[in-house]
Order: sequence, then structure tokens, then C-alpha cells
Amino acid sequence: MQPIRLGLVGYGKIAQDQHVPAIHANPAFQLVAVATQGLPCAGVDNFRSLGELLENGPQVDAIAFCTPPQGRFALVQQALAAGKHVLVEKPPCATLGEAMALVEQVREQGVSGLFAWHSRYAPGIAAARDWLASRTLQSVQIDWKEDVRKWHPGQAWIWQPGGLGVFDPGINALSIVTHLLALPLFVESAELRVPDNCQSPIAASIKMADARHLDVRAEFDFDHGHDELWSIEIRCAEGVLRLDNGGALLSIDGVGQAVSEEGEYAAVYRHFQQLIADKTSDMDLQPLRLVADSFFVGSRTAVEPFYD
Ligand SMILES: NC(=O)C1=CN([C@@H]2O[C@H](COP(=O)(O)OP(=O)(O)OC[C@H]3O[C@@H](n4cnc5c(N)ncnc54)[C@H](O)[C@@H]3O)[C@@H](O)[C@H]2O)C=CC1
Ligand SMILES: O=C1O[C@@H]([C@H](O)CO)[C@H](O)[C@H]1O
Repeated sequence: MQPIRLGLVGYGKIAQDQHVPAIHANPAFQLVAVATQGLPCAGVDNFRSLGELLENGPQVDAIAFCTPPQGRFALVQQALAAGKHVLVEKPPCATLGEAMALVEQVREQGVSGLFAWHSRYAPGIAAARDWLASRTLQSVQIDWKEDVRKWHPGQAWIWQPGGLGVFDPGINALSIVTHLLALPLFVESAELRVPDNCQSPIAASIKMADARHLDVRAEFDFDHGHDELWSIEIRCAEGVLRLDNGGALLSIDGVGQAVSEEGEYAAVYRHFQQLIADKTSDMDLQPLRLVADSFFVGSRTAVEPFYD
């Protein structure tokens, strides 16, 4: 079986930390070319733009997008126009409208598309989903607090319009919860705390509910330089389920549970490989819709300027 020849656009932090190692570890893929505006990727042909890669580079079957969300829509459209399968990092686009258009364009082109909500592939998520399927949910508490200076050093785009600020990691928690719950969520209220010198929030409190009035609360903090916290606690009539470390750890009533041994990005690429084989797609919009709605209804509180 010939490997899927893969191009990658945006050889930055997550491409270096996660995508390229996961691609190299999966024999179903062969990374053959990179288009990036920063440092080149060793061992493959490098180009300064996707257009140049498509025009002058080696043949590719699929393209992975690891650029910032701003401008990504046009890049993915370029790949779709060339008939390529696409794997798109989260958040899929800078706006909900762009992401909705990509879903349609993937369908029209008859290729496979994946919105890579990587946290949905964390080791504890599948077991959590199985346990919750037969339980009576009463409330959900999300606490997602990390250090932007550690995870996005010098990345000005995250504070600019379309960059989402604290929702860039926070959307991962929303992607997990929307994957675990049976019904869609709606944003009831939100408070966004925006630094004087930024266009996007550094912290946020969100109150959500589903059609059965399940109480879902989220606290996001991007300036949390100590004891980082990525936890989701779901109280049920039958007991308390807790995901910690971004979904890597699962406990029920305080007792640790068996989880998958596969890493997030290995699972992401295995899923992409399966979508291509099955000639289908997986492009969920709900996490991005919740972020958009948080921006719609969120009150804004100005806080002190942020300096990297
Ligand atoms: N930093 C992290 O810990 C994680 C980031 N992500 C997501 O991955 C995406 C990228 O984030 P990072 O890697 O941290 O950002 P980054 O700023 O480190 O990397 C972005 C890369 O894209 C390149 N680029 C920008 N525009 C381009 C264009 N038009 N053509 C070609 N290359 C272009 C830049 O040169 C840079 O190398 C974001 O959507 C983020 O939410 C996902 C998981 C973790
Ligand atoms: O997707 C993302 O994950 C976090 C971080 O890598 C782990 O929580 C990062 O802020 C965000 O882009």
C-alpha cells in the first residue's frame, strides 16, 4: 500500500512538537514537502508558500495545516481547489462562517477533511464517553488554566482579531465536553477579561446549558504560570467523573481508571488515515460555535496590559 504523500503548511511550534513526530511514526503517511514562513523543516522540500509547493513541489495527496487561524481559510481553499485531502488544526478558521464554508467545499470536492480537535483524542476521553453514556448528568465544571508564555512564546497572532486569546486553549475543553455530551450546548452568559493592549481575552468565565438545562460552567485563564490545570468534572446521579491533564487522566469517584496508551496526535493521524480510506470527513463546528457565541454575548472587562 502506497503511503499518503503529505504536505504541511506552517512549520511552527505545534508542527515541530507534535505533527511531524506523529507523521514520521505512522507508516501510512510520508511527509514530502513543507510550506512555511519561518525556519525550514529538515529532510523534505521546503517552500515559502502553499502556492509554490502546489506548483513546483512533489506530488501530494493531502495537506496538514498548522498555521495561525487568521488566513487559514484561503490556504485550505487552495488545497481543496487542487483536490487534496485536508487536516486542519484547531480552531479551524478565524470565523464560523469560514469553517462552515470549508465543510461545504470539502463535500463538493469529494475529498476527506478533518477538523483536528486534538483534545478529543486524549487517552481518557473514549473511556469517559463510554461511562457517561448510561449516567444521569447533573453538572459540568471546566477549569482550563495555562501559561501562554510557555505554549505560545512570542506569538502575537493569538492576541489579534481572529486569534481567540484564551479561547485558543479553552476551545480544547469545549471540544472534549461537546464530544462527551449527548445534546448541543448553548452559551447563556460569558465574561471576557481583555488586556488593554490586546484584541482577545486573557481570561473568561462562561455559563452554558443544554436543552435539558444541564449546568455547564467554564473558567479559562491564559496567564496561569504555575500549577497549570486542565480539568473537567462531571457530577452525575451515579457518581463523579473527572478528567485531568487535558483528558490524559480519568477518575471516577476519585479512583483512577484505565486509559488508552496512544498519544493525541498519533490518534489524530490514524483517524485522518481512516477517513481517507473510508472516503469520508469529520468536521465538527460546535466548539467554534460556542466560542463565537461567547464573543457575541460576553461582557467585556478591561484588565492590565499583557506583555510576553
Ligand atoms: N502552541 C501550541 O501548544 C498548540 C497550538 N495549536 C494550534 O496550532 C496552530 C499553530 O499554532 P503554533 O504552532 O503554536 O503557532 P506558531 O506561530 O508557532 O506557528 C505558525 C507557523 O505558521 C507559519 N505561517 C504563518 N502563515 C503562513 C502562511 N501563509 N504560509 C505558510 N506558513 C505560514 C509561521 O511561519 C509559523 O511557522 C494554532 O491554530 C494553534 O491553536 C494546537 C495545539 C497546541
Ligand atoms: O491547542 C492548544 O493546546 C494548548 C497547549 O498546547 C496544551 O494545553 C495551547 O495553548 C493551544 O494552542
